[in-house]
Amino acid sequence: MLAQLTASLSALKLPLRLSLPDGGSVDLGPSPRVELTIHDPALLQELQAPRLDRLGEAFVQQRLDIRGSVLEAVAVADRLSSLLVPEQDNGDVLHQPHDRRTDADAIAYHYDLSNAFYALWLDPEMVYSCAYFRHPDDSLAKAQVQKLDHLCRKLRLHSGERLLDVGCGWGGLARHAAREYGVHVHGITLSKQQLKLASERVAAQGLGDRVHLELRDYRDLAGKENYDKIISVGMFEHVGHANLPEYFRVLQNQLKPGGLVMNHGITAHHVDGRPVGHGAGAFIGRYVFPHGELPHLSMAVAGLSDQGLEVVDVESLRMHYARTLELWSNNLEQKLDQAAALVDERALRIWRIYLAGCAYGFSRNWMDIHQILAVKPLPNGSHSLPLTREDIYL
Ligand SMILES: C[S@@+](CC[C@H](N)C(=O)[O-])C[C@H]1O[C@@H](n2cnc3c(N)ncnc32)[C@H](O)[C@@H]1O
Repeated sequence: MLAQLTASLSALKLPLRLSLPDGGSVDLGPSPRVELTIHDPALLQELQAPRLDRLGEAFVQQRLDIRGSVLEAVAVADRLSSLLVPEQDNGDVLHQPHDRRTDADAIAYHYDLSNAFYALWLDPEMVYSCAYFRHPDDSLAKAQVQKLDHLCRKLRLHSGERLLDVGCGWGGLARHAAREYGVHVHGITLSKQQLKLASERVAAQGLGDRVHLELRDYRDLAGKENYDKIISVGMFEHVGHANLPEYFRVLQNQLKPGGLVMNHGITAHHVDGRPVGHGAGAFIGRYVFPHGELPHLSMAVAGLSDQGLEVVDVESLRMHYARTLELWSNNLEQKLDQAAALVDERALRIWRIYLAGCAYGFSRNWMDIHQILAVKPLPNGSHSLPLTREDIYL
């Protein structure tokens, strides 16, 4: 079987060396840049029809090791998979129920991993969402500040306004908006670890009178029309298809008439959400973001519109997210020893594959990311947005 397998794989001419359990190795192309060391002989069988989730899982389970760039390893694995496994139409996509308990557990699994670990590879403000590169060689830190400004400017924040930040993470946007735009921010997260560090940073920067962060589910926001502006960044991927109407209802209910809401989030490639990427999404669902679900852009636009919110601007930042993830992945790869002291081997392997895999996935258009700006028109149908977008770029 081995001879047959290596013969068929060699025909693919990939820059890949396979190191085999018997100590031998086989190059699948003239100058291999990536080496996969197979520890488990059973994996050889799977290599005949390699799916990315199975290969990723083998790496997590230490049945496989990677030498060389993880990003390049993902790219080579995808080439292998594309050549050997036809993309499957998995029929109906199953959507999971989302209740408060399930969501809180899913958020704790991902975000409570270790603040110090996230701080290793995120920017200094610990913004955990797509950055905005005005120039291709902008640093991550610069691009994240540019993203925060891009969002604040789209929201036309004015001093004294009340801003709700749904899914505030480590509070980067809340602090920036309060400091630079003079707004009062109410930020909510489900992650205890995020809240702890975010609150410490708010206090350290003397912003306690303008930034209030708390552990709260978006479904438990009380009252109505409390905010002039609402922002949700990288959060609606956790809501689940079944709860999207409720999520958009909460946003519209909390927004004052004439107010603006910005939804910045990852969106699915296909309208019907069927998988792309040879199992990559299954890996993310199993190991990285349990209960995460990507809606298509059209669902987000429909959900906002159904609530009477008028969509006024949509921008794709797909290539920005490919770059952001590449920089996150590079940062982590350069600090593996420090990371290993902060999280266990399994988590480190998961996060390595996830960051590199998502960088690759965005570059390949497996998913997109959209900033959607909507207004809640006044009762007479008007609003006070400028006629053009020029003010955003002044
Ligand atoms: C990818 S992080 C983005 C954090 C932040 N907006 C940023 O850009 O850095 C997603 C955030 O959504 C929050 N979140 C997810 N589900 C939530 C829910 N049901 N209610 C409130 N926050 C939630 C998480 O706790 C986390 O803070």
